[in-house]
Amino acid sequence: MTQRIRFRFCCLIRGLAFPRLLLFGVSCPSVVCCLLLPDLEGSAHLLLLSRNKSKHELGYCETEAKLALSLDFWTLSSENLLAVLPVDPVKENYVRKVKNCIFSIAVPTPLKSRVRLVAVSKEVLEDILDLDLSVSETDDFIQLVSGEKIVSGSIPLAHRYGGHQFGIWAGQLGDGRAHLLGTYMNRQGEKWELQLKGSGKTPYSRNGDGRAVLRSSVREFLCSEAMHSLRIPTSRVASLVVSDNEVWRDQFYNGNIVKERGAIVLRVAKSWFRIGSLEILAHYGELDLLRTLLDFIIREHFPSVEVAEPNRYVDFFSVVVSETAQLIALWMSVGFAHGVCNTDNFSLLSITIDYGPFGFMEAYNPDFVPNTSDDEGRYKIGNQANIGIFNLNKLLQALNPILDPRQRQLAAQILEGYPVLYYTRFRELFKAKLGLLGETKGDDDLIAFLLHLMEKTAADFTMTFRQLSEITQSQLQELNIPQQFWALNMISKHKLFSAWVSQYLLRLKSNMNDSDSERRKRMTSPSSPACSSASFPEAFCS
Ligand SMILES: Nc1ncnc2c1ncn2[C@@H]1O[C@H](COP(=O)(O)OP(=O)(O)OP(=O)(O)O)[C@@H](O)[C@H]1O
Repeated sequence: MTQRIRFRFCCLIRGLAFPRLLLFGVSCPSVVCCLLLPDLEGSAHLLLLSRNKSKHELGYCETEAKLALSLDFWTLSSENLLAVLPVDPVKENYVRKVKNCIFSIAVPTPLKSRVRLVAVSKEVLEDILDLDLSVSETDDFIQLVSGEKIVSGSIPLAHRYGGHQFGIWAGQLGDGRAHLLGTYMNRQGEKWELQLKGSGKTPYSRNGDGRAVLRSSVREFLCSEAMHSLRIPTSRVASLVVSDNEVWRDQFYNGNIVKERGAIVLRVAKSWFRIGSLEILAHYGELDLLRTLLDFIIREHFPSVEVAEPNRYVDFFSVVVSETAQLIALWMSVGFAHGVCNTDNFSLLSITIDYGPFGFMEAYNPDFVPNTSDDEGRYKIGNQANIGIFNLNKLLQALNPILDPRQRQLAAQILEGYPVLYYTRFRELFKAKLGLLGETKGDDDLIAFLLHLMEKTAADFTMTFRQLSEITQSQLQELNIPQQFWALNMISKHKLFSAWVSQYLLRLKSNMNDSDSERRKRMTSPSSPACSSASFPEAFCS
């Protein structure tokens, strides 16, 4: 019998500072967070929310007022997607080139051997899916999240997309190990798309086995929940199950294939469409379908874009350019390197998706490459903003066939504005990390100077800013850095540190009516990117 214990995530997202996490007695290297603080209180959480108007159109939970206590009246809908977006007429599940559609119907291949729940996100269950945490202890739930149970209203789909991988057109990719179960509209009227990852082969599996292993699934679970808590737009993970199903992997890419255990995460996002979703349609000249998909995405997810407007695709592009710039600046503000910024991993909604070989930078190093197979460092952390332009340019190329010459020119000009958008947000975020208020001419220099010193001294990225929030101005003035501020001590070894401190103190003086405690409060408030230990969501591990 498994004894279930709920844990509260108490994570310091300091990259890989916590190298091991014990889950289920399983040792998982290289995770980004640690679990602490057992919380054995009851799980009675009620949400009193209004009944949803369009509950019959989309998935819904029939129980009034309370969170659902079982999956009996909890349904999904695939109808909103399938009513508009065409499906592959071939129904058999074999690997093939697929044309003229957005989805293929593909039923998950469930994990069968001793499936058990590893972790669930209480927040995702309760706040997004209207499910009481106790539901995760039911057999129905385990069956749902391991691909066994198809709830009413769900028609599992694999999405057809393409993409540029490492700068080169890779042709058809698609959901090779993911199944879109359907849309759930929660009681707050939000629509969320539920997807299993690791749930078996689809027509897009190419040479893959359709599976995911525990190690990478733990990373996806922890990092997406951590990113959400850092207030960075991201897909979320509801649950993680593991099994004794054997999955063979070359863990270190050295030809040594070892047996691992198959796992499945249940992920949720407002949408899973990517740049590659549009690229494949443009590449094969499926332009009517390109318009159909774009109109659908605009109607569903871009409220600021008027779908009847002739310039809507340019307006759409403008939003994606701006949001992508914001997202990458946010990544940089917490030292996050995605690792595989291919166009098929860049969401059209500019949320972080596909947690593969990501990493959090420890010592500040713009050349930090978390992906060991990225030999040339294409996706090094310092290159992410440039890759943003590359990917947006590929998006523009996909849109070009349906734009007139004037619109093309307009869209190209919008893309030219990307660096300014990016640097504006970057400056804003790093100013917040330094506790600066208002705007002065030298702010860029102050930030760049500090980053230069950090690079030269290999100072810890997160802790330098954290310790700057904790040290007083008079300690800085006297260059009296207490021993416990180890990151600042490292950086203080640089001969130009005192020059930077003088500039910083002068700049802090322009913060009217500010004090050390006010500055600290600001720099460590959950909305500040300096605050890497914002309160983390609750989850439990069994
Ligand atoms: N084990 C596998 N079996 C089948 N297809 C796979 C497997 N691993 C990756 N793929 C496919 O290879 C392509 C690129 O993989 P990538 O790692 O970027 O995606 P992913 O992590 O599987 O999915 P996502 O981007 O949705 O998180 C995708 O089309 C993906 O579905």
